[in-house]
Amino acid sequence: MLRIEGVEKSYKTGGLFSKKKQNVLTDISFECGQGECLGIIGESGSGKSTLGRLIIGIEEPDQGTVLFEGKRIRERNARRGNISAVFQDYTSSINPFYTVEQAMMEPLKLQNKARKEASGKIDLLLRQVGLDSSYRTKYPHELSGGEAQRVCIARAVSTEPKCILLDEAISSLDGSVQIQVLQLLKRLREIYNMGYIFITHDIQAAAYICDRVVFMRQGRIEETVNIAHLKDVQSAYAKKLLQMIIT
Ligand SMILES: Nc1ncnc2c1ncn2[C@@H]1O[C@H](COP(=O)(O)OP(=O)(O)OP(=O)(O)O)[C@@H](O)[C@H]1O
Repeated sequence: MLRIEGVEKSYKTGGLFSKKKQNVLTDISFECGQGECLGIIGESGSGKSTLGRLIIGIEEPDQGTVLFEGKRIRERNARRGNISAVFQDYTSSINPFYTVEQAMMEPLKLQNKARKEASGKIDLLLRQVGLDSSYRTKYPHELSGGEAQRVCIARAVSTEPKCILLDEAISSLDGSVQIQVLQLLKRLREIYNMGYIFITHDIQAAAYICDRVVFMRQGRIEETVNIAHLKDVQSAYAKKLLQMIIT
């Protein structure tokens, strides 16, 4: 479904006229199959979010390609309706002047759904994320963090994409709410048969939801492992991250 080939990315550092560059991603290649949940794990600054932005096509790699079902993800028709995203900061993900209904209507309108059909779908999606239809008229500031993130997830699912990028999507939530949202994501994946790219620094959350994980360190892939073999990781870096949860 998703193929990343030889991706490199650097950013300018040191001001407008500086020629200095910082390499953020180096020689990144991997695939994510249809319906697979692939975790991307690494310490802060290892390039996870940069890779996420390249995967959803909002930034372009300096070198290499990001292909979604064989098409370059930067082409609008490759990504429209096929890939959506949920970010850590749910407070700024929803327009503060929009009700939940208006926020959820946006992607459905882009798919040219008739109003009545879209309205029925919003009720169904809210139910599927554990919220009732009374939430339709609420504004973001009237929602708890967990509720707001559920709305963001419902909106991401609404176009029935083949893949959702979740970038630290549970990191800002309280422990017990994190577990509820992880359970919700698992359930939705079964209903809609979607793939997830699950970016996190939380190896426990990744172990709960992912089929495979990619360990990233300083912009490079250190190791990729099936979740069933997580305890058999080879690299010192992956062992160190695992050790942190064991202790
Ligand atoms: N738009 C940008 N311009 C310049 N430098 C950037 C930009 N985006 C990211 N970087 C740099 O790239 C490096 C990787 O950042 P990135 O946010 O991808 O890491 P991360 O693994 O997601 O970190 P965290 O877990 O803290 O979010 C950092 O050193 C960051 O300062």
